Amino acid sequence: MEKERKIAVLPGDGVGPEIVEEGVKVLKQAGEQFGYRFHLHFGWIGGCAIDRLKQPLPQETLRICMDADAILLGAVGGPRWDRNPPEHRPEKALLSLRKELELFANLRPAKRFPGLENSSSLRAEVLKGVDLLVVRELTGGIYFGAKFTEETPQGLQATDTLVYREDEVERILRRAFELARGRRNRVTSVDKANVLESSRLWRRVAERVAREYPDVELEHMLVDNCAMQMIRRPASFDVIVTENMFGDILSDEAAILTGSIGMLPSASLGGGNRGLYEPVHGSAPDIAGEGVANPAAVILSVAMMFRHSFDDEEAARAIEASVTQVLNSGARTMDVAAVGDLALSTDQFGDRVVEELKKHPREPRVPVEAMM
Ligand SMILES: NC(=O)c1ccc[n+]([C@@H]2O[C@H](COP(=O)([O-])OP(=O)(O)OC[C@H]3O[C@@H](n4cnc5c(N)ncnc54)[C@H](O)[C@@H]3O)[C@@H](O)[C@H]2O)c1
Ligand SMILES: CC(C)[C@H](C(=O)O)[C@@H](O)C(=O)O
Ligand SMILES: [Mg+2]
Repeated sequence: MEKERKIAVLPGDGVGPEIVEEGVKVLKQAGEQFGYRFHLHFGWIGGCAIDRLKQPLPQETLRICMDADAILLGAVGGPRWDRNPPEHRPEKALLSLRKELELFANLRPAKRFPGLENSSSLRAEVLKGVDLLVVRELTGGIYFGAKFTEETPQGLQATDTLVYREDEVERILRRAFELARGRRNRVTSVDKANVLESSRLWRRVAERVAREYPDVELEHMLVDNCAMQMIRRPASFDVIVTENMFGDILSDEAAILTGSIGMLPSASLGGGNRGLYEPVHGSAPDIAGEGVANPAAVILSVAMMFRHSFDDEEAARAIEASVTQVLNSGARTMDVAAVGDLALSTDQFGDRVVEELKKHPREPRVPVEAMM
């Protein structure tokens, strides 16, 4: 019997619509192969929603997201809206969506793909064996603390506050330890405990949670050192868990371990199965409309949707293997192509992934009667 799933699709701004189209192609193909009936509901978000409906996250968009089993998002933002007041910036939509749906755990895996050994600005030997997961706290910290600007006798003064409650730290740490159990049993908790009070709380909570996971090794690392070690010996990391802003910065850095930010997918999860799936990159205004953006990040985000929202590891792996095979064949977009290589366009890359995926038929299941 077909499994029915409602999916909110939010292409957004810049390269968002171009890459999401490829993600949807792959989603539909995987759905057909792995027995799903998808109901796709498209919505406006970000700058395009401001232009049409005067708000970055229209009520109708929030409604279809609340009603969905999973959300697929492209990207929001662009120079056109950069002078808007904070409540009317495209990015506000993303922050509100994460907060409204309580998607506190942001998973950002960075893995070395065979075939892309020479696409990074780092040496291939440094990148050998890289397979790490940044677990970023997504609904707290400096992003969501009180912020204001005020007049002082010396001029304007701006304030952002970084607040973490114990329970917020505990749930993200616990998620990181759980994820490490399915990987190489190592957690690096990244903070700035030599300076920040919130980081000292973070460290205490990490140590307490670690006692419940004696099979998982915990190390603490200061964020400045981590930024350096990540490019010095990236293969030594397994799970990196950290607060909201450190995670934002470290995950863009991790992108370079894969070769391009166009390779980095993400899943934002809360307590249940519903998740928001989006590339780590932004709207890439410098290449928007040219049909050259790498759609791999959004396609790999679709794989994460199967894994985390539909509990379907088989479909997730088939999509990931298809991306790997396309890259292995030498086909790639401009951002990871070697100088002189003929690069594929966004839609050509998506089509190649769909073709590969068709070669991964679902394993025939042994009927229950036949097993008895
Ligand atoms: N999740 C999101 O929606 C999200 C994430 C990050 C930034 N943003 C927004 O995007 C806008 C642009 O931000 P930025 O320029 O700092 O970051 P960006 O990630 O959009 O682009 C950084 C660089 O990476 C390249 N790049 C990004 N995605 C690519 C892809 N798929 N294929 C090939 N190259 C790719 C771009 O061309 C650019 O040179 C800003 O308004 C920012 O707020 C949105
Ligand atoms: C667009 C912006 C609000 C967002 C963030 O900082 O979380 C982006 O950089 C990301 O990494 O998803
Ligand atoms: Mg970011």
